[in-house]
Amino acid sequence: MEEEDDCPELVPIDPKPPVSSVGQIPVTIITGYLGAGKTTLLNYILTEQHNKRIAVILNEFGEGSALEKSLAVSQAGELYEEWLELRNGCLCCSVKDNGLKAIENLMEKKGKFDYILLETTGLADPGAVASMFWVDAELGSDIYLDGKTCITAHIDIVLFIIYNLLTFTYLLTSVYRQIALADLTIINKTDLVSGEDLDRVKDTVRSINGLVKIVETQRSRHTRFRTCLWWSKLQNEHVLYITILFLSPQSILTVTFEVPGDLSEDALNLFVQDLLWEKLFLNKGGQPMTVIRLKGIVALAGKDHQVMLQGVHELYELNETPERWEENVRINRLVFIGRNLDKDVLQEHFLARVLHKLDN
Ligand SMILES: Nc1nc2c(ncn2[C@@H]2O[C@H](COP(=O)(O)OP(=O)(O)OP(=O)(O)O)[C@@H](O)[C@H]2O)c(=O)[nH]1
Ligand SMILES: [Zn+2]
Repeated sequence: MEEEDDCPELVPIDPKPPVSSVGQIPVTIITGYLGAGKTTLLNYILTEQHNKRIAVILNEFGEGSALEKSLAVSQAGELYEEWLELRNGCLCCSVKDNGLKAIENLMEKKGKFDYILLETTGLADPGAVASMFWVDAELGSDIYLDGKTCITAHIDIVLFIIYNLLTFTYLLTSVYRQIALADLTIINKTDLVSGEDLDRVKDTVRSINGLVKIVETQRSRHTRFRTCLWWSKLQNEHVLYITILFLSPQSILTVTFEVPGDLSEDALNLFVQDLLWEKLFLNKGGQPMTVIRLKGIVALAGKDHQVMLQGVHELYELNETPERWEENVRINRLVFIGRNLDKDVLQEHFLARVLHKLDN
């Protein structure tokens, strides 16, 4: 006998497919601050064996979205069926129409899906995104998604602790809102903190949302995520909150650029450390640039494979991906999200320091 909370392996509990008719597609909205581990979760779910057709929707933020999307794609290879982009600054207005149109189009082309996973930008208000699926049900569209929406809030435990020590910034406000609206809170990156800190974070989460389920994860992995049945269980219990407030990510900017050529690994490390740790780079107004999220695909000298660069606040990592570079097409692509960013200055430093070294 299976325990109530344990997801059975890949055998359906019910002889009927869990989702059959149009208008019954469960949606899981994945929220969480920049870099909390949302994409890691998507990749985990999509690479695990399951018999479900899953549509993945990214709701990206800022001008970097096309590039960010391609970074995520190259991470997961051909696993994703198709990409939809709900690109706009203000989620509260147009996302509703665009988003549903996009899903309708996708279903016309590809047939039905069993599940929809929607990764929101780390700065989104989940309520606004959820209302996109909710309001349409009332309007009776062809493919209304019937409000079985599950919201997860991902917590980057390290940032959570840091922000809790600081005064109540709007960043923390948006994290609190995500928790308040969530059905499930995933406390991720537990490898980076002590058990005491973890307990404190759990207490805080419970004080914000007494009903929320909490799981602790490393690399967003949990046996319960192995099959999508987990999600359908949650969806039945879900109470949907609607809000049309969008917390503006005021001064946060996205800067992206592409540079062909090979990089020296040492020089790249120094560049990233000066940027993230030392905050040595100033914008034209003399203010230090603060990067809160860094993503990139880079070509390191001597390596055939693409290397992924990922940074969240002061932590960063370089990981070789399974993807090989095509011959003569080694192009470094970088995305910086943060405050006081200046593209020209960043690119100049990058070109001068990281590429230059190889010419010696
Ligand atoms: N140490 C540690 N690092 C993790 C863990 N989970 C994810 N990361 C790292 O955190 C970084 C961000 O992970 P992503 O999954 O891209 O985060 P995200 O929430 O999708 O980020 P955005 O889409 O930019 O908001 C990557 O470098 C991951 O490898 C974890 O449990 N422990
Ligand atoms: Zn992501």
